[in-house]
Amino acid sequence: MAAVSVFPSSRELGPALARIVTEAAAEAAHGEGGRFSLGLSGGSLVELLARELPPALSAAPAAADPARWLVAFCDERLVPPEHPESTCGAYRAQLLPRLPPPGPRVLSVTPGLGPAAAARDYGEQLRGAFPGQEVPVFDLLVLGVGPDGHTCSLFPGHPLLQEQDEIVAALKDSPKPPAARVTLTLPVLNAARSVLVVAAGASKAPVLKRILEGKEEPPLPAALVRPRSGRLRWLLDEAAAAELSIPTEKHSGV
Ligand SMILES: O=C1O[C@H](COP(=O)(O)O)[C@@H](O)[C@H](O)[C@H]1O
Repeated sequence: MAAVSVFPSSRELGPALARIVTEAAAEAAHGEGGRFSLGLSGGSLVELLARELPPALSAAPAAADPARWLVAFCDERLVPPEHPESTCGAYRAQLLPRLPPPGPRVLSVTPGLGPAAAARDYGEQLRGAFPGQEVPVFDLLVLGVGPDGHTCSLFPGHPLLQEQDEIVAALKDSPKPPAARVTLTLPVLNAARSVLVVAAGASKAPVLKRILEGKEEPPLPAALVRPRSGRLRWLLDEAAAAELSIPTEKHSGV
């Protein structure tokens, strides 16, 4: 069963998330190659990470230096980078300038391509960044979850949930706008060394009960995230966790 940590609000959840990221970065720095590969989702996570990661880094050991990081995005909406819905654009505006220079190496979806070409190109970038790995093994993926149970751009009932061959897939029919997107596939999510799923707010409470306690068939997309490493942790605020009856780890603060 996944570990579920519950914080009073995102004021306490945010620093805990940032601390987990910096600790994972420092740990990876001692591993082979010294690189920390981090996959980031978009949506509400951008603001949370932009607020919490820079101060956490200033208190972190030198080994957590973002210059050692490879950052990629777990999904992307196919809009121009300056569009408010662009995940990469949001991170470039809100988080990346606040990291100590020179900052991480960032892989992003090439703007201006159609969905299939964008997915192919992004898949090639990832393969180049993870040489010798059939499926890229990220040190850490930070995922969000929507009120419908989607994670990345993997939506309930969508055929992409069956994708086993591609590491990045395209969709033109996302039920949540914008419709055209690319997303990491489940084989990549489940190959990661460690996965965090972050959810805050009362709008997520009903779906979290379904994901974490329901035995739904077919499972919702976020319930299909089961990394083979076994290192899966959910970080929730109390509002999001309000309907859960499984045991959770309660945190009062940082
Ligand atoms: O559309 C998306 O939604 C999910 C969840 O977003 P949130 O704002 O409810 O946290 C996000 O993780 C994903 O990256 C994004 O493209």
